[in-house]
Amino acid sequence: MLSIESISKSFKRKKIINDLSFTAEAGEIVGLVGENGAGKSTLLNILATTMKPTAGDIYLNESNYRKDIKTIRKHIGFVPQDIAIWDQLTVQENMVFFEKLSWKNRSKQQLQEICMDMSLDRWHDPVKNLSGGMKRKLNLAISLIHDPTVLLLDEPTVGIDLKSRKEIGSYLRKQATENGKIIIYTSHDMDEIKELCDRVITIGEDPFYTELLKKAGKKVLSF
Ligand SMILES: Nc1ncnc2c1ncn2[C@@H]1O[C@H](COP(=O)(O)OP(=O)(O)OP(=O)(O)O)[C@@H](O)[C@H]1O
Repeated sequence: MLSIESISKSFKRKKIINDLSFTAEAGEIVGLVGENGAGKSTLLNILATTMKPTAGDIYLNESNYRKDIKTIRKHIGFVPQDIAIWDQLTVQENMVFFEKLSWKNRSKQQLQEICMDMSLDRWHDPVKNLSGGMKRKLNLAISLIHDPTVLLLDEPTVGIDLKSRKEIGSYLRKQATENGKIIIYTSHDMDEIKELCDRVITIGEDPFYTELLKKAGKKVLSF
């Protein structure tokens, strides 16, 4: 279980996240929604340990984010908004490169299977020849190499066609349901959020998203 306890984050004197608490269980997909600048990426960065909260505590099962950061990092998969892969290398070379950086050993066949699960079949093609959607799939595949417990995704489907979005959606659902992953992800696509997420956290003062999602019958927590 991921347990976020009263976290706040300020940049200089500006408070972006104020006293936010929620828990996410294994197998859950939690959507993170809010207007531009509300603090979604900030929260994901905190959960990914790339940023520290100003106040509050976070636990992943028994591990505390402040005390056990090395353990926590082994269990986090993070896909930031900007695609971070090697353009000149092939899909295979990228997967092998990031496998070497990860703490788990994976065979080439296992790496290829992760890609194939998302219908990313251009194994020998240089990344520069792939479409934007395929690059996003590769970024997601890389985040899964070390089989993380928590998967944090910052707008993973932006700019992706409907078919690929559906493929990614089914893949994420499978990861949650069959492999017990905790998935937290942001999107501005409310249809996708409504379809895919078990619960939604809304951040920001504007009640627009909260009302919209509640009307659609979603369980929503607002901060
Ligand atoms: N390192 C930083 N230093 C100062 N301010 C920051 C920093 N990172 C983010 N901010 C500010 O925090 C606020 C929240 O930014 P954040 O990127 O988390 O929003 P967001 O909800 O993800 O927005 P978007 O939907 O546009 O991606 C913004 O006002 C942003 O300018």
